Amino acid sequence: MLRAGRLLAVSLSRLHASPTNSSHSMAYSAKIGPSILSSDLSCLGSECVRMMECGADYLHLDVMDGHFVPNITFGHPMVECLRKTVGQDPFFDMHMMVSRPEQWVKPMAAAGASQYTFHLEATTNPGNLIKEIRESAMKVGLAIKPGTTVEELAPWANQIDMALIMTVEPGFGGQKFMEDMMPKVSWLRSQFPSLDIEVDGGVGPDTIHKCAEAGANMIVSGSAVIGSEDPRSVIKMLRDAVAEAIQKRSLDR
Ligand SMILES: O=C(CO)[C@H](O)[C@H](O)COP(=O)(O)O
Repeated sequence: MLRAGRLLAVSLSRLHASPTNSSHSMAYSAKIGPSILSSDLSCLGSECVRMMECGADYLHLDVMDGHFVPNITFGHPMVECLRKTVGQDPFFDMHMMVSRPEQWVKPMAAAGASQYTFHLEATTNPGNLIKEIRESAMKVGLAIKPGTTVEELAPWANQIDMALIMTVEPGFGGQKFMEDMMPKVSWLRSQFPSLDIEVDGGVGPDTIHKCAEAGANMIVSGSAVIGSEDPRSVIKMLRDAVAEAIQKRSLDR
């Protein structure tokens, strides 16, 4: 009973927790989440700790099932181990590149996920899935692949915490950034001014300004951060670029 109470308290605290941030000028703020896909997967726990120590606002954890995408990574047992290693504080943004996202909601919540980001292309009933995720005390993220229009995501935007605009075909790290996805971000920002908008794929110091100007505020970066000799500086550079764009947008309003 005591354990059940503690689990509920932890779950509720995660529901209300957000990735840490430093800007309060708008409803949304700049947050950088390294994608650990590019790290040495045999040292995932220490890599997650290292990223948080380097100033990451949250951790973006890529779950791939070898079916929705042509690659396999890990599932909820690994997330449970990572949660024990990094402690309760870090925000785990689970990017569920899986064919049956309904199947993993409860296991991921029990393992310590903070946000469950599923793909619109992977479900026929987004509304029901959003409800299940909320009932499991996680935040809700909704992702679209490059071939999916932002208008298809829009009907759900008021029910979610975060929209993820993929800037590569999901499946692998280290791909080229698709700049032609930026109109999706700009349109979403214009329609949903306080929504968290995340970009993922090929984002680093060379491409961050496009994302920031378009209105993205949650930045996933894998190879550019993890492959860098100085991840702390890269994380700071990315966050500063986004914070500056947010400030500029608030002055222009
Ligand atoms: O979801 C992903 C791939 O499906 C990864 O998060 C993404 O590609 C990040 O890696 P990089 O920054 O190296 O492109």
